[in-house]
Amino acid sequence: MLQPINKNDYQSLSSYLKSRSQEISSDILVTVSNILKDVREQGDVACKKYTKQFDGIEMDTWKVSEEELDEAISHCDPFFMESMEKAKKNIEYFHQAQVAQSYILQEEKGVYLGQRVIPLSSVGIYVPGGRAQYPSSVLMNAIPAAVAGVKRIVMVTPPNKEGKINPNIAFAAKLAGVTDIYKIGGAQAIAALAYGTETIPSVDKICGPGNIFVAAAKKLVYGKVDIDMIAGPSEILVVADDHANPAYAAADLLSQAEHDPMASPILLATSQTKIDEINAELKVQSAQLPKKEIVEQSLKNYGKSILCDSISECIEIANEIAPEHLELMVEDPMSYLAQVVNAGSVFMGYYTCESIGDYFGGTNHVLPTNGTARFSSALGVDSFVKRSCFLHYSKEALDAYGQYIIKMAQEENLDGHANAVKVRVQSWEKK
Ligand SMILES: NC(=O)c1ccc[n+]([C@@H]2O[C@H](COP(=O)([O-])OP(=O)(O)OC[C@H]3O[C@@H](n4cnc5c(N)ncnc54)[C@H](O)[C@@H]3O)[C@@H](O)[C@H]2O)c1
Ligand SMILES: N[C@H](CO)Cc1c[nH]c[nH+]1
Ligand SMILES: [Zn+2]
Repeated sequence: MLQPINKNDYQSLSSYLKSRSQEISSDILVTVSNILKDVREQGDVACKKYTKQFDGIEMDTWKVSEEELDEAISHCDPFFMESMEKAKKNIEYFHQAQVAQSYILQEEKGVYLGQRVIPLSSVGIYVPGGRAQYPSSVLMNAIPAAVAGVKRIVMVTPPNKEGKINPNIAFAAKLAGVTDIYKIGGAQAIAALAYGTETIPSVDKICGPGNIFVAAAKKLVYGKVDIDMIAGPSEILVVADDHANPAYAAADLLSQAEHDPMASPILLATSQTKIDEINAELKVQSAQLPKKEIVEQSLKNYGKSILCDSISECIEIANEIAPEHLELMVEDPMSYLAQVVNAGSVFMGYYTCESIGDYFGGTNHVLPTNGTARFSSALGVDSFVKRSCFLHYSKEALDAYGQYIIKMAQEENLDGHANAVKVRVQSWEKK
């Protein structure tokens, strides 16, 4: 059952949720710093040592060859492959609309200025190797990178016990346009991507979720390379009106609860009867799920319900919580969308379960968690480009505006700056 929270107490709820982010202990930071240092200094030798130590496997080479890739893919279920191909089309279609244009502004006196949008040269995608292996996440990371125009998309993933790659991950990588695959995991993989080794190339940005060692390594290499985010446990907030089907609402809350014992399923509704009906459904449906232990932990620790006076009030509270996923299970969801300002991704109406977005609809499932939707956005094409500005002044323009630049530089006591203008103007005046 979802623990009821008084609507006036939702602020304590939002700080409670924000505090779920993984605490990285100083012990882990020390362990990971040592791994990073070793890989930076010893390259492949250190990668080999740590793969033996943590994955229990002796690896001679990390790179997955074309033959190995095709062999792994030959084990995939054809209907899974067809589903992934259809999902790829939707994800590509959505992300193509995000492509930002370079621009140039042409002014008088030979002035022009503008901004170019340039893809990153190379990115690395970490794909976890434990029980939770998500080929859908390979699509969500690699497709926006490919749409942005990134030339080199490097994927790293831990080898399994036979030193092989998971077939579904292999297929997702090939489908999404990953250019290089290396079977290496943990902090050593992040170090290899950040610093490069004899066989693994360094990249400009590292994306993708992983365990606490991976998260700590990403934090520590940030600055040497860019990173996407440190993703927290999954969150879903369902706003249900009086017509919402309780079975649908419960199923959607459970769909995210099954990710993690720390996942947070939250329900906001305008009728106590609806909350009671959804709680009854949660009980029935959760008992039938294979991951019922995880689901029960998530419901017990983080499952909450709040009774509100109106849908607008539900949305006000949802904005305070800033959930990763927000479902508007209401009539005419479009009329409420503008009120939503803090949510990673919004799922509209009675039939749009969040799973559609996790796999197929086209929107990205790599989303801000722990309240960070207040200031950050889903992974997208923007995450894989940088912007570079340019400016041109003619002789005529410098003649006209140089005096202002000189004055501003002098007020900052930066005569060198002023001088760069003066030497030009004076040289013309002498002639
Ligand atoms: N947010 C998402 O979308 C999403 C998706 C999938 C997985 N996840 C998360 O990713 C994580 C996956 O974790 P995982 O462990 O299964 O796979 P992982 O690939 O993140 O980590 C496995 C690697 O950790 C290293 N390692 C293991 N024990 C170590 C130790 N004692 N010291 C140093 N390194 C060690 C090993 O080298 C191994 O290759 C989970 O926390 C899961 O919740 C999140
Ligand atoms: N809902 C997850 C992000 O919170 C992403 C995912 C992958 N597969 C299924 N779901
Ligand atoms: Zn999910």
